[in-house]
Amino acid sequence: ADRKVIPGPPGLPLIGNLHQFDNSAPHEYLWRLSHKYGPLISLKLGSLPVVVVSSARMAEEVMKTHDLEFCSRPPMVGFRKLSYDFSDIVLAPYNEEWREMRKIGVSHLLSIKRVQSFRPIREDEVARMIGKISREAAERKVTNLSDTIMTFASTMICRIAFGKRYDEKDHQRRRFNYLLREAQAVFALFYFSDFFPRIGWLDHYTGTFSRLEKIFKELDAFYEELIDEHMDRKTRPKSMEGDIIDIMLELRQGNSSSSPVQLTMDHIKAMLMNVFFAGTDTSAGTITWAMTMLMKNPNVMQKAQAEIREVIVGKHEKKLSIDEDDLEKLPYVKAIVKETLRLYSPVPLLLPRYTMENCTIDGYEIPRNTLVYVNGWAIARDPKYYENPHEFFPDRFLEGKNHKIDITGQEFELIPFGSGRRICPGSSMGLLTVELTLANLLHSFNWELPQGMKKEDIDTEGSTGVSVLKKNDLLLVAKPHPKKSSKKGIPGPPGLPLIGNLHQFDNSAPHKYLYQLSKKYGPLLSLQLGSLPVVVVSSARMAEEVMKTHDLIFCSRPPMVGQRKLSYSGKDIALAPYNEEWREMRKICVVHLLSIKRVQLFRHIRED
Ligand code: HEM
Repeated sequence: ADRKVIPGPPGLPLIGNLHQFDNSAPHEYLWRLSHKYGPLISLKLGSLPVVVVSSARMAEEVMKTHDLEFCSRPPMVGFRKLSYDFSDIVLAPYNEEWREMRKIGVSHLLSIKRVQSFRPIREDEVARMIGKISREAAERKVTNLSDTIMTFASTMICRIAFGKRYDEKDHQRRRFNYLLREAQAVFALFYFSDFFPRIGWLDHYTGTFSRLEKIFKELDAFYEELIDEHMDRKTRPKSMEGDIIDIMLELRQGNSSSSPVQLTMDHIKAMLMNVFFAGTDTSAGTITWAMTMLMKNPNVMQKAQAEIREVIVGKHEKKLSIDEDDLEKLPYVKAIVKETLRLYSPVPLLLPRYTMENCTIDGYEIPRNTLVYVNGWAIARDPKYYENPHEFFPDRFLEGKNHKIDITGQEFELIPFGSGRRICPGSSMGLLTVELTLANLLHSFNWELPQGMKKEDIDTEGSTGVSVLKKNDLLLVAKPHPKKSSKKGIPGPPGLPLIGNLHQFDNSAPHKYLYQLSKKYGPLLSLQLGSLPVVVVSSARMAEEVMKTHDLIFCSRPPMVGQRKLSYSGKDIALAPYNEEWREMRKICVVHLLSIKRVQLFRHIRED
């Protein structure tokens, strides 16, 4: 009888607080509300009751003490459609089917063993990304790091999920990107059915339902093609062995009639949807936020690079990249990732929970079928737990009062992966990806801002939607870091014994032939013409290296026999090697034969 009413802003009849709700950054809006109404707030969005949790203690009540009552998901129409009527893990309500799918996810798709089996894919994709940035750096191009990291993450997820590697220009890749973006937009649309079920029919007229239906059909066709290709075990490529579709198909075949849930194609498609949406933006977003904060905090960047370059590479002269075994030796890099997830979690409101029963926490009654947001973002900036909570200071996780805080969902002051029965099952895969990528970005390059930009100019505006990524692209200039063992073999086409590449050399238009080669091997490539080593330079930056920085080393001419003969044993300017005699001849030429005065003297000849 003494039940207290949960405080919250007063709303209007029928629409409740819907008109006040700030959708551009709801985590910040709800954080401000919590300053006024406390750590447990109630709202009404249309006819949907909503409770917002904004303190670690309340989060613990919801996700630990009363986890079972709070561990469902709200039955939103968009969720239902794209999850094949809740055949998935992320969006399905709490029931037996979900428990079965979650078990498959945890023990077959995201187990430690499975995550390890994808290690070569992660390391290969990181290496390719570093290679791509190196090429841009060689051409002194500005790197769009947001784009580069997103491409990396989605390429990796495609390989893990369905064993295909889409090139950047592949039309299937463009299709995949479009599907991902459009589905995300459709998830975030406003559906009357969710907030005003009685007038839900309006969704047929506003265009939202037809947009939902359209993307559903397109996604379905995409999944279907992929599954079909996997079904034909004779023709499918080897890269598909052990990917997510492969595992799911195997589990489906092994279904015994006694298992509580019979796996269908819908389950497989719903699982694919989860992996695409839960695995891409989260990891990519975290890496980009981390780089953003490091650019704004150069001292932190330097400290991290020192850790990587001295601790790891110092001991192994030959080490050109950081692999997953090295990560354990990089506590500062790990602290940076934690600090990034604290301030810029890619899912600041976690995923909505939904109550299955009436329940009471802290004397407040929360009715059945209430949507519950846990504002992880607000909790992680609570001055009660963190000194200078808005400051980016990774050291706080290495010493001082926060140093023991873990992100595995046990300590509620930092829950970027959630907690309880619904905790993120992909956290170890996500963390590995983020740490590996970040360590290699810091190891391989020194990072600078584009000309004219100061670190204060980098903004931290977030995108709108379920996942909050950096809205404006992060544009940086990469400077290759000279590695200790920098004597890399110069890339080039393989040749034959004795003749080398002589037989391949196209003498009719060598500049075009070498240009083609440079597209494959980069701006510095090596050839062997018989026993003569040849290096070809095809970028302005490399040209500057050769003709300016190292001009003195590179300024001789090759001693070819024909040239020697016709130049009277190198007594000329054009063909002579670099030596004192040549310098004298060159001086005569510059001062006496081709000086401005002399060129003027020949003017009447030219005009005549
Ligand atoms: C930095 C990377 C990631 C972050 C920050 C993150 C965060 C989260 C959060 C906050 C939740 C909701 C937890 C809750 O409701 O209590 C979640 C759920 C989930 N995540 Fe992640 N995640 C990440 C990466 C991944 C990856 C790589 C995968 C798999 C490919 C994944 C798969 C899932 C799934 C399947 C769920 C739904 C769990 C359920 O409802 O039972 N996540 N994630």
